[in-house]
Amino acid sequence: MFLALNAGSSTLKFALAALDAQGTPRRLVTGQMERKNGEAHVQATDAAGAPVLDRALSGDDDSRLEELLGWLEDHAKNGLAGVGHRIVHGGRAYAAPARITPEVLATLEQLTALAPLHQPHGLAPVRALEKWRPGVKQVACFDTAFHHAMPETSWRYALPDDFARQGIRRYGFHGLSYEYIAGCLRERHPELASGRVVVAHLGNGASLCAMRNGRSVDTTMGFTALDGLVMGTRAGALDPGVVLHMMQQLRMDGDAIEDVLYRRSGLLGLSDGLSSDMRVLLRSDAPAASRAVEMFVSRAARMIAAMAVSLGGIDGLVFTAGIGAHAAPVREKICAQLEWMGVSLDSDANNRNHETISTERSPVAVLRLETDEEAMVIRHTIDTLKEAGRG
Ligand SMILES: Nc1ncnc2c1ncn2[C@@H]1O[C@H](COP(=O)(O)OP(=O)(O)O)[C@@H](O)[C@H]1O
Ligand SMILES: CC(=O)OP(=O)(O)O
Ligand SMILES: [Mg+2]
Repeated sequence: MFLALNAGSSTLKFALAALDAQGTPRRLVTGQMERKNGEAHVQATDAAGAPVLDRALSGDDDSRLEELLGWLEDHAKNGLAGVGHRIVHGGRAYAAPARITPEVLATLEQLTALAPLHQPHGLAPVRALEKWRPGVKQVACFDTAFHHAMPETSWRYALPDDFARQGIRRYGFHGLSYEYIAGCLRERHPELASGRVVVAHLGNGASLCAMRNGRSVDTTMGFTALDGLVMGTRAGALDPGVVLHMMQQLRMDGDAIEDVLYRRSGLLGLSDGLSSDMRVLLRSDAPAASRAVEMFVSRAARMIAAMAVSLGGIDGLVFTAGIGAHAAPVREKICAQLEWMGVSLDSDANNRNHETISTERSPVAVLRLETDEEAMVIRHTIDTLKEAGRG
């Protein structure tokens, strides 16, 4: 049995899969734990979609994790052959999944400052499993890896070259999600898979990927997961002069600035502290809630157009992740701002959450796809352990 753990900024998603007689992974359990206002709730379903777990978890982060891992281990009937983790930042060192050793873990811990909302949550289960189940094989699957071969005009910042030599460059994130979507396009929309596609991963963290022939050629997140789109609690693209002003005039220290940029901005800041959750904002009639939604939409539309420039045109636009796959009004508003670019949305198909949501005459095909980062983690974990076994 293989376990995949995906620590996002607002969720911990997990999946258990076993290999069938053909050696294909079959999903047995899929679930997620949501952290909200210091509380955590976990839900999971079996292969048929029936609920197998639905409960609040108490205690601190460590005890919740212990309870969840204990439950997952009980369900992994033949034991855990491997555990794969979505690790958000792989830095310069990793362009492919890696078997976790003490040295790998130490390298990844050094990247914590570059992904404070993710790296600690991603690495906590690695350490916990090492302690409770020493010897269990663990694999790190990186969000940054998919973007590793972007052209220089996409990865380089216009800073003195010394900085690039130190690894200060655009890495990009949500790579496991983009890789999964690239696979879906190959299987279900081959005419788009070889074309110019912008994928909008709109979740609590949000980014875009300009994909040509299934490969990343540009993306909106950067050295960290702060750049680009407006997110749940992150501002996205911001004049760095604002950060200098915070330091020099407002006398804010590094921790205070990190707190504003990562935890208090984005939809939460724009809505005057109402919520970072798009579901809440769409239900609210407070002017600050609609301001937050409008800002989210406007930034996304502008950056989709920018990604289309990196591709020299656009054949397809794909919406995915929590907001992208489930918030029809957000997709509608974004598409309305892109009509000039050849995006023609079928409102009815959009409201019914169909897979193809553009009109038949739309020059740009618009799709809505559920992403599955855990499926990629399981696949990479199996492949990495197989390779390690051969080597
Ligand atoms: N039905 C929905 N309508 C609008 N937004 C939704 C809906 N379902 C989920 N979301 C949004 O998706 C976000 C979570 O996205 P997800 O991709 O799961 O998060 P993470 O970034 O933690 O991986 C929630 O914060 C919420 O804003
Ligand atoms: C990189 C990132 O922001 O991830 P998530 O959307 O899962 O929080
Ligand atoms: Mg996520």
